[in-house]
Amino acid sequence: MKKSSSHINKEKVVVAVRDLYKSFGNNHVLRGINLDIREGENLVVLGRSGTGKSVLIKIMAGLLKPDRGMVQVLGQEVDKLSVRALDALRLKIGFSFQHSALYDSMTVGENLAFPLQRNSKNLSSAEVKRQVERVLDAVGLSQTIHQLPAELSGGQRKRIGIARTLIMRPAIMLYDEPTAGLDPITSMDINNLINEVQQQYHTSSVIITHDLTCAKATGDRIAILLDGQFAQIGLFEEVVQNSTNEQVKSFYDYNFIE
Ligand SMILES: Nc1ncnc2c1ncn2[C@@H]1O[C@H](COP(=O)(O)OP(=O)(O)OP(=O)(O)O)[C@@H](O)[C@H]1O
Repeated sequence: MKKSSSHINKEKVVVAVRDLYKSFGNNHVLRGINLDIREGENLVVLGRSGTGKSVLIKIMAGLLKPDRGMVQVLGQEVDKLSVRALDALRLKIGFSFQHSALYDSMTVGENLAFPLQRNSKNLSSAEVKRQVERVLDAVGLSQTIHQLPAELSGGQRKRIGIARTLIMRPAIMLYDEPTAGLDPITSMDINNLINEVQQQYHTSSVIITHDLTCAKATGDRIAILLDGQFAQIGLFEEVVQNSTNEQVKSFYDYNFIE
């Protein structure tokens, strides 16, 4: 089903990237990246392994420093922020990393309460409980509140990881390969969850994936990262199904499209 784009505010840019460069020694990973993420949109980044997709979102979150160029997140230039201002900005950015582990010895409820208690010290325990229940309901796993992570399936752990991020009510979500390692049905559940998060929490998101089904289901726009630059950015139909860009077309020769 085609996604509605009514939730996107095209006038407002929440992440602006300009002429961004990043190398590691002789490995010139990002070579002039330009990108705008609009308020409320899900932007999918596709590209082969090692092209710098994770590096790009780490720079957005201030976890890596760029060599050159500008990254502005929610109106602030990430690179120029003090440690304290960067910490404050990071609270508005939710990461769902591929291997973001839950604490094994804590129950699901305790795992979810943890970031809230650490970052919002004035909350009463009743309020923490209420927010934990709300976010668990949002990811459809209310029944797991007293379970340990080891008792959950891979897909459920992924959902709880997303819930733990959502509990801080981020404005921006960064998903690094959200469906990696999941079977097709569980992947579809995660794709639906990403779209529900967008609708219910009004987040703007960057979704890094190799999974074209995920890209099609979640992406309002798709950006193709090739040789350190975005070769094309547009609708799935424009950049995946009907691209006229030879570089982009050769990228899909290696992929299977549903
Ligand atoms: N901290 C680092 N130090 C040195 N090299 C790094 C560092 N982080 C990333 N790289 C290199 O940058 C390149 C891009 O890595 P990145 O993880 O962004 O790729 P990716 O596109 O996300 O790949 P994948 O799809 O496999 O996850 C790789 O060659 C990687 O080895």
